Amino acid sequence: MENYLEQLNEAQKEAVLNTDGPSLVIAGAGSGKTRVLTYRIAHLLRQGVAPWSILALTFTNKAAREMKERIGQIVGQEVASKLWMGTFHSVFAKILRVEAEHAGFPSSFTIYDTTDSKSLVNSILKNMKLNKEKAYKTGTVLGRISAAKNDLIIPPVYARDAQRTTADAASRIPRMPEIYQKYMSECKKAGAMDFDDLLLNTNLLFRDHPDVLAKYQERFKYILVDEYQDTNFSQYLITRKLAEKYKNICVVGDDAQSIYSFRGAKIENILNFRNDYQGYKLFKLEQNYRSTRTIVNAANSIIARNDKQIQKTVFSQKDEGQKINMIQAHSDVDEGFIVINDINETRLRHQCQYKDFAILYRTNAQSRIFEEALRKKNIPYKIYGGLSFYQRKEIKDLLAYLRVTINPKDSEALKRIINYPARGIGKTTMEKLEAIASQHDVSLWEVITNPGLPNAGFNSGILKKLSSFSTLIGGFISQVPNMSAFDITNEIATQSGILKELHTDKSHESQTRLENLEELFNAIREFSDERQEGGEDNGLVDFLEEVSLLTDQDNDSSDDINKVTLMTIHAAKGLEFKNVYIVGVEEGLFPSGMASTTEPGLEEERRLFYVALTRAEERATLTCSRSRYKFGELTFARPSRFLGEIDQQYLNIPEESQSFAKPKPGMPGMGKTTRRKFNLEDETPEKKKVNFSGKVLQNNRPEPKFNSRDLAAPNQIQPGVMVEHERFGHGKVLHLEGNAPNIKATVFFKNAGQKQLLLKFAKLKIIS
Ligand SMILES: Nc1ncnc2c1ncn2[C@@H]1O[C@H](COP(=O)(O)OP(=O)(O)OP(=O)(O)O)[C@@H](O)[C@H]1O
Ligand SMILES: [Mg+2]
Repeated sequence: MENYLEQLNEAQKEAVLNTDGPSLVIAGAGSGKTRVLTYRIAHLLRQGVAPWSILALTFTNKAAREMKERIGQIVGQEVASKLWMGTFHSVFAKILRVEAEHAGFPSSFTIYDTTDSKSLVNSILKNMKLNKEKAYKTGTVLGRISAAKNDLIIPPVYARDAQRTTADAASRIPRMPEIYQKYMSECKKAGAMDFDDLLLNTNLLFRDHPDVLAKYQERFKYILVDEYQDTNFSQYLITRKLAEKYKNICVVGDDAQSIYSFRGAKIENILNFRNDYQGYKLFKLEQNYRSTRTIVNAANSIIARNDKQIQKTVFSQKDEGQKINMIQAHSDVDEGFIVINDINETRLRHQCQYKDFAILYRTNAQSRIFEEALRKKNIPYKIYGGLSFYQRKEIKDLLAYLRVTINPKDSEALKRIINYPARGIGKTTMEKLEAIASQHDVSLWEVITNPGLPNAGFNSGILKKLSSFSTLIGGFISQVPNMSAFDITNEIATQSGILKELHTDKSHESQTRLENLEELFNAIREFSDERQEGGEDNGLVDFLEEVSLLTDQDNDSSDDINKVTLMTIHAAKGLEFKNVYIVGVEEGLFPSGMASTTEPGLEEERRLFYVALTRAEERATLTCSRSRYKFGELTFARPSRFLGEIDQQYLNIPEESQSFAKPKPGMPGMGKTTRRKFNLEDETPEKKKVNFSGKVLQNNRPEPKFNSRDLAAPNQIQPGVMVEHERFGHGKVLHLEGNAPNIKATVFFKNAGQKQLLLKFAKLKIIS
């Protein structure tokens, strides 16, 4: 039996063993917070606690999966699979389905994603004739609604909340209370909840139904929360209510990594915890097991500049490691190629795999240039966030059919498909239908299926089209109970005409769309087979729920694939990679232009930088460019102030770009008194002209230390020769490619398998 306690240091062990009562673990990046949470759950299970009485809340679905997997290795997968574990949204969506009748929603309620929410706001604005008013922007309106929900302010309260109405008046959007009210009632009519509603309605459910709350308080004897610093008020309150009875709540977090305040996250929740649970135990973890000393110290030096923080120590006992490389490219396209070349070189030099690399950026828009460079070099990569698989048009279309079949009142889904494939139900008809729906306060589906529809002024042609649409959907609805999720999807794709439409169009694009649909079929088949083996229903509702709640970190393809990772820094939270490239480290981009105008904004950007840097285990590289295209225009960029804020002793600044952050000789390290603001005027015009190529950089790197006499001359290495490698041991050279000095050898090692090595770095000795 695995002795998991041996895999913890003393401080971690203490946090794992003290299972009862409230616990707060506040510790820096990479210190094993997630590990403590994982092992604590395993320990509880080993002590005989029932898995269904443990509730564990993670930041992403992927984190939950990985945690479950690891716990399963310790206590068995069967037991681990019964844990209540997932993101706040996914766990409470499940509870809301069970308690739907109390919450006033159908148990098959739809979850509106951001696109649905935006589209709903747009139609409300249009209806209120506010869509032409500049101040009423969809994003702003949605942001206010979301903020209100996360603070548990419902529409009638919103209208009375002086602070909010004053703020709305100042932004020239005084009709917000009305919009919010309409948004809520439209969602209710459609039997739909948006992401924030899942939390809000859980809170309302617990507030209004003490018996329901008592049931879950009794069920969840142990509650654990990862990434606690990024919970919002609504989430905080849910955990507080649930933990009220047993008070076995353990939260882990790092205030220095709080990066979601724009979504309502509140660092104050950590402080609240101290007040809410008198006699709570505080555990501090100080040793970082993830990164080299250089990376940990550099990260500490930058976060020390934030005024608002809980003091803590983070140290690493790993190797010092190499300095953090800084690269300044001439243009954004250049930056792409420099990074990709560096990845290739590092991969060969340090025997890494593609999956050991991550490119992290501040904004999704930056990914394109790196994607192009990776494609040109034939390097496999996976990209998270942005337009994911489930956001593609053809996928959303078919999913919308499924949504309408499960919940025909889902008006956003219905609008999407009522005229796709085209069936002659045009814009004017839709506007009329929406007006009727709004007048009678019902959903679109209820209008279409209402026997009184013929009196609504539509001509007979339109009436026929609407009736055949409702018959089509009605047919699907009646088939759901008797069919597997896969069969019903297949039926829909065929009967609706989607497949025919794509088959008829012979374009390459249609071909790709068909392939994507095939992929969706596979995903549904896998999901429903698993469910039906367990004797459950066809799982369509759960499948749709899972898809709606995917986070930016939940990639569609499986994880073990050997690919370079591209993601935003926000999505990289909690993850780790051997090699990390933080790109676009420029003023106006990182820190972002908006954020850097206020102190709290700037502090959040700095925390974001801390998160980015602490993802790296062995090597971190920071890049920026002298110019960049923004909205189609060439703009000049200056290196970020963050480059100047890092303690310079941890940086490797190539001579040509000393202008970034000229450290003065003999300058002491970090500390507030020695804090040196990066001087943006340092750059001279001559230096601006220097074009940086990967080659120059390579010259600036310290050469690997070895004694040349130990090595075989590359020209003695031939196919068939037996060689010895420092780490891989004995192997046989299979073949060589490329020209000196970049000859690559493919070697088969007895113990390590086949490897490709660049001879100039591989330090091979000939042994026969
Ligand atoms: N006692 C230990 N011995 C060996 N490795 C450890 C130990 N504790 C943690 N680690 C390893 O260190 C790395 C960081 O741990 P973990 O991800 O749990 O840290 P964290 O505090 O959750 O980090 P973050 O703040 O980034 O979320 C992981 O690879 C983990 O397996
Ligand atoms: Mg973690």
